[in-house]
Amino acid sequence: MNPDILRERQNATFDIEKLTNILDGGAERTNRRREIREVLVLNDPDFDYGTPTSLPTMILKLREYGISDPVEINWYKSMYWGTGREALGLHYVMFLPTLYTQCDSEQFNKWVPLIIGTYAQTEMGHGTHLRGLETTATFDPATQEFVMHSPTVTSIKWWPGGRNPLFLPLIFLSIPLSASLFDLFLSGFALPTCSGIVIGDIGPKFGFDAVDNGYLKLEHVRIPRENMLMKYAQVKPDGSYVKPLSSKLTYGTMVFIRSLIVGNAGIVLSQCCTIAIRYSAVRHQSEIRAGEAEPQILDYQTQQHKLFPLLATAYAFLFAGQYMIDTYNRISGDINQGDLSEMPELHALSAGLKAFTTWTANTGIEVCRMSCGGHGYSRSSALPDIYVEFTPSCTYEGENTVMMLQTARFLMKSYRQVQAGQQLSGAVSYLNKVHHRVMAPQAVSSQLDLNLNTLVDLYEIRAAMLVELAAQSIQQESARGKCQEDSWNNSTIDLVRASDAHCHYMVLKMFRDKVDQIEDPGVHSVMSTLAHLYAIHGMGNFTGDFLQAGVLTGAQVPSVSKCLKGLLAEVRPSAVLLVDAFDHHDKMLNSVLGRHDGNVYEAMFEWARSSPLNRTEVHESFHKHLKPLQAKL
Ligand SMILES: CCCCCCCC/C=C\CCCCCCCCCCC/C=C/C(=O)SCCNC(=O)CCNC(=O)[C@H](O)C(C)(C)COP(=O)(O)OP(=O)(O)OC[C@H]1O[C@@H](n2cnc3c(N)ncnc32)[C@H](O)[C@@H]1OP(=O)(O)O
Ligand SMILES: Cc1cc2nc3c(=O)[nH]c(=O)nc-3n(C[C@H](O)[C@H](O)[C@H](O)COP(=O)(O)OP(=O)(O)OC[C@H]3O[C@@H](n4cnc5c(N)ncnc54)[C@H](O)[C@@H]3O)c2cc1C
Repeated sequence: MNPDILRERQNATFDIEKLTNILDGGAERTNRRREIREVLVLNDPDFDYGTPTSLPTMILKLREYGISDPVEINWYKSMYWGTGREALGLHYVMFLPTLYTQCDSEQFNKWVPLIIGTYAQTEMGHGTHLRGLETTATFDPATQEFVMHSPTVTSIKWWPGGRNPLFLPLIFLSIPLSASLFDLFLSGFALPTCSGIVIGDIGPKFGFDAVDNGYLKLEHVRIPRENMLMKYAQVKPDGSYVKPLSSKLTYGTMVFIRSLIVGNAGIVLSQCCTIAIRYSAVRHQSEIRAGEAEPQILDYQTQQHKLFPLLATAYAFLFAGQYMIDTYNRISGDINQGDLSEMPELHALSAGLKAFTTWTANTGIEVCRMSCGGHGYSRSSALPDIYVEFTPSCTYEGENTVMMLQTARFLMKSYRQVQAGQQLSGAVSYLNKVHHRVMAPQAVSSQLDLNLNTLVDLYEIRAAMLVELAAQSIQQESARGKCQEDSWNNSTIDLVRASDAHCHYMVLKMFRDKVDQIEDPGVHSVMSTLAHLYAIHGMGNFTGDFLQAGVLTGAQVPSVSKCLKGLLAEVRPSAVLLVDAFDHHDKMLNSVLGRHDGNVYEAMFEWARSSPLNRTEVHESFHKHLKPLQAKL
């Protein structure tokens, strides 16, 4: 083991295993995750790590081991495929969940055990604006069939992932059967028997290469009436239409995935922090004091400023992910019982946190990569591949700006309810105080009150202020004679800023609540330090907001930076131990820089030597192209 890494792991001030248990949701979950990883994957003789041929093996293994819990499916898949996506990802996270949530019982029993499929909603002309989808579904009572058709080039289904060219069970959305309603259809197209179907691949992408994203053009293709997923809405044999309780129930799978993406952003950021911080502990470069040995780059304050706030953010997002999926499970359970009362709040929370966490993690991955210098640009680090695989999460499952505006819609509605004298509950209850809060500057003292509860309050006031400013912008636009839609559009910068601040407050609040639950003194102490770092770092980034909200004075601004520097120094001794607690296996990280043993240089040389370009002393291209050319010169 590298001596630097060894030294970093001495004198731990907290129990790493206990922190790993907290991240997993308990010791039992840690044990089960490791059992799946060590026994069911790594020690399985059939396991040929991540090669394409192993996809069928993975499916059969999941069935053989009886792994059906969504999170356990993800544990198994993550170990099997490492940090990359794989061809069946969409089947597990979109196709199956849609069948689980949108099929009636007869359809569920008929289809769920049997098929692998994709989710074809987006069209070439519309991904965001679902009410603009053009694919038609026309019911023919004479044959009890729907006629599916792509009337325009822009209606061609575009992007469905995992578009298996041989057999194409897919779920797709078509234009409304009645006022703004969408319906899901499951259509098992076996190509040789179905004319009128044109499918293909949409071509090379920025990444996401393990997933074959395709296109689908339908020319008056007929499918049985029974293929419409009928849990919430039905078309009867006589063609009559039974409306769902809410037209938004059809959007349920997207809400599910957005809820998963929040925790996934934390996982991906934790992977990158593991790589960058372990590497920074073994990389020596330049000098701090002339004549002395080159220091670990982790001892440079700028390196700590790059990485430690991201480390705190990774923990924050992992805890936010736990809260999000718990909230999703609770509210979706109520929805299943017919209680839709919290569906708007679930939508607003999942949409906003999905955008907030993916935007932040996306930037953070690049910071981690660049903090590793040239070796961060090498594929051996895994960081370029992680970035390329993660960055579309800012676009898919709801483009982030649009998602933030959906949250803003909920915030504006809530603000208006407060103005009308209503008492709010839930995540927006802080708006009840928006008119009564004394926004006067805090105590004149130039010292910041570092109590975590106080910091949460400051973020709450900042969010409330920005919600009010956005609402006032809309009111001012209306007062200038703009229609409601133009008043909204002319305020969307403020609206996104308000949603971002709302999500930032929510994430810090979740972090604080999680820290409050931690009983072990050592773990509580180090997590409290990270939560403070997360809050203070945000105050440094958005100082203007806190000044404008009157919760920070000009005299206190220098202490924000001073406090930040102190917290960076406080985290330094525990940095490697804090990434060890994420418990990412070397095989899954697949990173020379992030190895648990820190033996980076030896592994990097071996990695380079294994390149196909190094199979021969002289590359065949010399003999094939250069040597003949030299002979002519
Ligand atoms: C069960 C077994 C399964 C195993 C599962 C394994 C799980 C493994 C665990 C972890 C894995 C983690 C992996 C995570 C990463 C996954 C990556 C997967 C790859 C994904 C590949 C990409 C796929 C896609 O992109 S699919 C297509 C996605 N497309 C979209 O998201 C479209 C975005 N657009 C929209 O959603 C809508 O158009 C809209 C919301 C923007 C606007 O809708 P619209 O009808 O126009 O509504 P609007 O007029 O704006 O508002 C009217 C009112 O409706 C309310 N509302 C809107 N949406 C919702 C909703 N969803 N719910 C509730 N209410 C909603 C809105 O607020 C308005 O209300 P108001 O009161 O009038 O204000
Ligand atoms: C890797 C990847 C995999 C995908 N897999 C699938 C899949 O399996 N199945 C599937 O159905 N789809 C899939 N998609 C498609 C994805 O869901 C859409 O790309 C996404 O919903 C965004 O829609 P769009 O592409 O139409 O972008 P647009 O909505 O056209 O966005 C373009 C710009 O317009 C802006 N904009 C749009 N509307 C508004 C508004 N109301 N207010 C302000 N700004 C706005 C956006 O902010 C953005 O800046 C995938 C996409 C990617 C990248």
